[in-house]
Amino acid sequence: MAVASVAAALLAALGGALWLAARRFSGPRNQRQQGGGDPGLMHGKTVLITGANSGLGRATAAELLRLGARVIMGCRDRARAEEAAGQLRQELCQAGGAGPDGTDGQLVVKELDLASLRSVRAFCQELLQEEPRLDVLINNAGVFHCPYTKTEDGFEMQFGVNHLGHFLLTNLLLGLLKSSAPSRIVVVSSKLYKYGEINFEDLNSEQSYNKSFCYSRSKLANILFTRELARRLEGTNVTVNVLHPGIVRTNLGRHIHIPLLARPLFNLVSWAFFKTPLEGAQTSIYLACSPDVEGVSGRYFGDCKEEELLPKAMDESVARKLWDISEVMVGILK
Ligand SMILES: NC(=O)c1ccc[n+]([C@@H]2O[C@H](COP(=O)([O-])OP(=O)(O)OC[C@H]3O[C@@H](n4cnc5c(N)ncnc54)[C@H](OP(=O)(O)O)[C@@H]3O)[C@@H](O)[C@H]2O)c1
Repeated sequence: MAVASVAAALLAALGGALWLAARRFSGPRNQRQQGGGDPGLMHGKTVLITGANSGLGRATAAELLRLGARVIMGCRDRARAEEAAGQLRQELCQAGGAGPDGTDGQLVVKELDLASLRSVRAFCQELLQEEPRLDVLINNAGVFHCPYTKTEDGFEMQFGVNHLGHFLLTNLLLGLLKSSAPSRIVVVSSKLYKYGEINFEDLNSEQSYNKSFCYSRSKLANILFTRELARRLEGTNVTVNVLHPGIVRTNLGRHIHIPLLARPLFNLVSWAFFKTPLEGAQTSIYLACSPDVEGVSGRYFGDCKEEELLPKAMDESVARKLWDISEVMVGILK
């Protein structure tokens, strides 16, 4: 009896997933939504994307290249990044966006490990020497649900990469962004920020570590950082906005253990319900290049629309305190 009920429940779940999948894929799939635009829209603009070799970052890079931007991929693993860059160049050529050598210089790979402040500093030093302008910075890279590990500088990994690495990167590139203004900063957060709290007594999670909580906290930090930065950038013509991409089929869940037997069902559900990377990247692309958001700053977006934040993500005193503490943690001298 129990076996029959479980089998019936599984069949119902399977049927539901298939029905939804059929509905989902009967519509236009992977289509470019509001974030899309005419090839040439980003011509002459330089965009830096962190974590551009995979998932949302890769899809964002592909679309911005198609729109004519010069894209700098900031990636921690050169081999993985070069492989992705090779595919992106090929896709662009096949799409007619460039001749066989037309992507030379339009797509640049640079090593950037956000888990190492030394790497962030070296990356910025090189970029500032080589690049005369930076029109868009997309803080996209992220880690999720990893076991307790520390960055090279001794910070809890999720907070260290998702927040502190990008905090230092952005601060070191602000001068270039200001001199290239109007320019934009786009921060990729997550709806899971709702479950995070900023506990200033234990930012490094030495006392207790919970993978989900620490991810959520790092994503709440992304939002508080965005809002405080927007306040500091008033009048500079550099804007900064933050987004959640929805649930997207990427490599982000690599640390989550799914039992072997449950994998087919998980794959089916993710295929049916999760966004594709291109769909998930739409809001990043929109915030990077749409004229609709010219001059808009300090806002939170999902599906290319502004969304409301919980009060904890709008607390100015917490945002200022987090900024001050982050400056000390990454060693920025005032
Ligand atoms: N997928 C979702 O459902 C979802 C939902 C909400 C928010 N997000 C956010 O979306 C962003 C992109 O994630 P994704 O879903 O596209 O996942 P992904 O496919 O795993 O991409 C993450 C990227 O970040 C890079 N990265 C990780 N650690 C790094 C480090 N120390 N230094 C430099 N780069 C590093 C990864 O490089 P390697 O390839 O070398 O590991 C990869 O390129 C993340 O900020 C994530 O929190 C995703």
